[in-house]
Order: sequence, then C-alpha cells, then structure tokens
Amino acid sequence: MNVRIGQGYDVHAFGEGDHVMLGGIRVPHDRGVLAHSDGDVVLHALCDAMLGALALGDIGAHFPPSDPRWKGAESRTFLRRCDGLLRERGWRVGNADVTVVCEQPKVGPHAPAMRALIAVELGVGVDDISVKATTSERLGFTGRAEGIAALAVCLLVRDGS
Ligand SMILES: Nc1ccn([C@@H]2O[C@H](COP(=O)(O)O)[C@@H](O)[C@H]2O)c(=O)n1
Ligand SMILES: C[C@@]1(CO)OP(=O)(O)OP(=O)(O)OC[C@H]1O
Repeated sequence: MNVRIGQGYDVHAFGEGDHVMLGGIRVPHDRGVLAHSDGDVVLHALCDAMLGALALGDIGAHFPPSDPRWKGAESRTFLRRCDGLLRERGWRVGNADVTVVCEQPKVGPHAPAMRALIAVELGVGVDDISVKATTSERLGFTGRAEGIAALAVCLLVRDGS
C-alpha cells in the first residue's frame, strides 16, 4: 500500500491568559488554555492524525502528561518528533487538513502563518497544508466559549514519492 490515512481530534478548556497557541502561532486572545504543554489543539490534532495513520498510538502515549519534560513544551516539538517517527518508517505527510472550532479567536487571519510553519516542520509545500475554522453557532462547549477544539485528517505517502 502506498498511502495511509489518519485522523485526530483535540480539545483544551479555556483558562487564564492572554493568548492561545494555534498551529505554532501565538494568537492574542482574552483567554489562554489549560494544558500540560502549550495546549496547541491544531498541532495536537495533527500529531494524532499522523500517528493514527501508522497505528502508532496517540500523542499522550508518546509525550505523557505525567512527564515533566513536556510541561510547558512547544507543540512544534511534538510535530517534529512525530514527523521523525513517520520518516524512520519510510513515510511522510502528503497533505493534511485541520479544522479549528471556536467562536473566538478568529483563526482566518492567522491561518497562512500556521500553514507555513507546519509546512516547514514537515518539509512539505504550504499547499499541502490546510488550516481552516468554523464556529459552532454558539452551541455546545465551543459555542459557550468554554474551550477550543480541532480536527485533523492527513494522508501519508511513501517518502521519496
Ligand atoms: N474561530 C473562527 C471561526 C470562524 N472563522 C471564519 O468565519 C467563517 C464563518 O464561520 P461560521 O462558523 O459562521 O461558518 C468561517 O468559514 C471561517 O472562515 C474564523 O476565522 N475563526
Ligand atoms: C500534549 C500533552 C503533553 O504531555 O499534554 P497536553 O498539553 O495537556 O495536551 P493533550 O492534548 O491533552 O495531549 C496529551 C499530552 O501528550
């Protein structure tokens, strides 16, 4: 088989703070998120999609929240390490698509920077990385602005193809 597919999902509750990390980008906001690491739902969902594509478990298995090394960690470290796990096995990301769900902050203006950062970390073209957003029309926990969610899907292709 020359392609594999994976999907990921992550949620973090809002807490005290003045920004959220999304796709490796510091996005100003009147809330932060509660997390062991920097709480970047975009990168966590993407890591889970990448790991899932090769049935390698999930982000918590590779970077346990009980491990002090990951306290306050930049999630781009997780992304880089997940990419390494794929490359060691002869795979790379072909393309990935992430959807962020929140009322605020607005993601659209920051999406190009997120796409560029993710593309650099994964060594792929920016056109292979999509980041988009939706509100949940004020419904549910995202609609009540209690937290932020992200969903990701990614296709893996054989490295070198
Ligand atoms: N956090 C968000 C949410 C939405 N957007 C952009 O707004 C558009 C409209 O959102 P709906 O939920 O009403 O469909 C959406 O398509 C996004 O372009 C955003 O940037 N950030
Ligand atoms: C990223 C890790 C790192 O310890 O912790 P959190 O930042 O809390 O994020 P989560 O999405 O719960 O994933 C689990 C962990 O791998």
